Amino acid sequence: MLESVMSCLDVSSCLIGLFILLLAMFFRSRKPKNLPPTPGTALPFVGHLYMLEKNPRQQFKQWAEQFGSMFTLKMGPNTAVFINTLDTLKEAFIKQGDYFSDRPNNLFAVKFSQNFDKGLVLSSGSYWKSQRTTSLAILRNFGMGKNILAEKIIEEISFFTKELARKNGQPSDIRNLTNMSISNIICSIIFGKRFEFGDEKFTELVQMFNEAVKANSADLILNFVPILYYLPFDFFKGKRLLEIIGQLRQFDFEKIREIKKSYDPDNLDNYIVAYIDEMRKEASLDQKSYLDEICLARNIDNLFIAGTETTSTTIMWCLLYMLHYPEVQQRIYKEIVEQIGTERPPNITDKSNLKYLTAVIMEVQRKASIVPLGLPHLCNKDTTLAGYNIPKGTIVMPNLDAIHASKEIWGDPETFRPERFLDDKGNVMTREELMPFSIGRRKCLGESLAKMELFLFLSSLFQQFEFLPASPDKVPPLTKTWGGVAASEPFEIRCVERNK
Ligand code: HEM
Repeated sequence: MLESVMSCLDVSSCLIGLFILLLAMFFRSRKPKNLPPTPGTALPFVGHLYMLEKNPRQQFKQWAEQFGSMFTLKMGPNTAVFINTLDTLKEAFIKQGDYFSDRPNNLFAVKFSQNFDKGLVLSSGSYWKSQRTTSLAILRNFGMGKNILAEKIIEEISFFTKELARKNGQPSDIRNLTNMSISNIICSIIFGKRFEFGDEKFTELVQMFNEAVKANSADLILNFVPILYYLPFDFFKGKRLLEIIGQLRQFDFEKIREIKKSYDPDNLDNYIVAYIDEMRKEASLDQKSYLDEICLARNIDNLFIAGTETTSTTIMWCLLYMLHYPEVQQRIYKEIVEQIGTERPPNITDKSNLKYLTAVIMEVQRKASIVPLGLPHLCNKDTTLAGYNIPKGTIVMPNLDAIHASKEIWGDPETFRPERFLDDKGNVMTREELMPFSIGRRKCLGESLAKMELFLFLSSLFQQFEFLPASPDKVPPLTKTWGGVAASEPFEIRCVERNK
């Protein structure tokens, strides 16, 4: 009996195997010619997804070394090309910017949630251009990259450092607090006010954004195999993601309604009223406008999501690196004492004098490479890149991580060495190969805000505190988690006030 079952199983396994092989051959024969190389055979339905490790970061770097400028992966039904070198990335995102500046429109959340592709981050074409130009103009008016905003950031830092001081040097995980403080900067811009750290509504909002970032990360399997959404329960977290999107949308519309009531064209002191003002101006021009309240709501989410987790994760990485390199932390403090002293908080004009700190931040951004694959772009026209064909509809991933870890570029990429960003006179050297904000038309909209936040937060933190591991003989590891934004593992830290 057992034998006959076994032989039946053998026959059926052979048939299934044969079927998969035939399908694989069929799909192979349909593969467009002269695509960048692939690391193995793509199976029907899943493509190369079966090859990916749970945290594929190392794999992506290894394939970059193996294949050079580009490699291709079939992600479910989508063809994705990964760009691994600076030259090819410049050719795509800058020289051929017309063809490589759209976003894919078949991501899970875009397909399953109405208007999800209307905001800054996921829109394409005229919609996107309009959101980007308007938002940049508003943020610049509020002083992005200028002193007015720096004052707001410095004020926020004073609340943040007071909270840190209250921990009395005891071990604590300060990730959430850091996240809330950075969120508060975005709150000041979008709503024109900050929230108290204990505010219930604010805590809930920040948690929702964090959850949305995690749930919608780059490796969300539903992006590639959306049919899995229909399985019972919520194994792939798609239902929860749509629920959060709904809650955020409700929150955004409530805020828009509330702020609209106090609209005063002579006092445009937050992003929402400034956008509404722009919307009204465009409406009066009798021409097609891409500004509307749906886009505004999406932009609010986008600015929160893109602008909070990224900056606070970078700050956390910097603190973690300092636990590993106390001599670097000491040198930063010495520079601060020499250039600013300890009596006044650092301001943005101090940046040109805190050269070593600036180099440390750059080295942390290179090593941590917190957005390892940037955001996905879409190729909107058949074209060629570095000698390969790139068909219209291909997803294009900038493998920023591979560039940041390239031996050819950095010589000793594994070593944490801030000096690589200083010349022999100690001046900061910007290097185009460092691109945590990506490049081209879709490069990070908040780059100058983020740089300002990183400098002001970190210089103030190192001026006021010494950061020590929770236990001297156990420094938390530099392990990188996988996701759209790659954080460290959670860790505790002691923030010891220097001049108590
Ligand atoms: C250290 C902090 C940050 C890092 C490392 C970072 C990195 C990035 C990267 C890699 C992209 C994708 C670019 C591309 O598609 O090629 C991006 C896009 C974006 N970032 Fe940032 N970002 C940071 C902070 C911020 C802040 C503070 C804001 C808020 C103002 C922001 C807003 C955006 C927006 C709106 C986009 C989408 C731009 C578009 O699609 O046109 N980011 N960011």
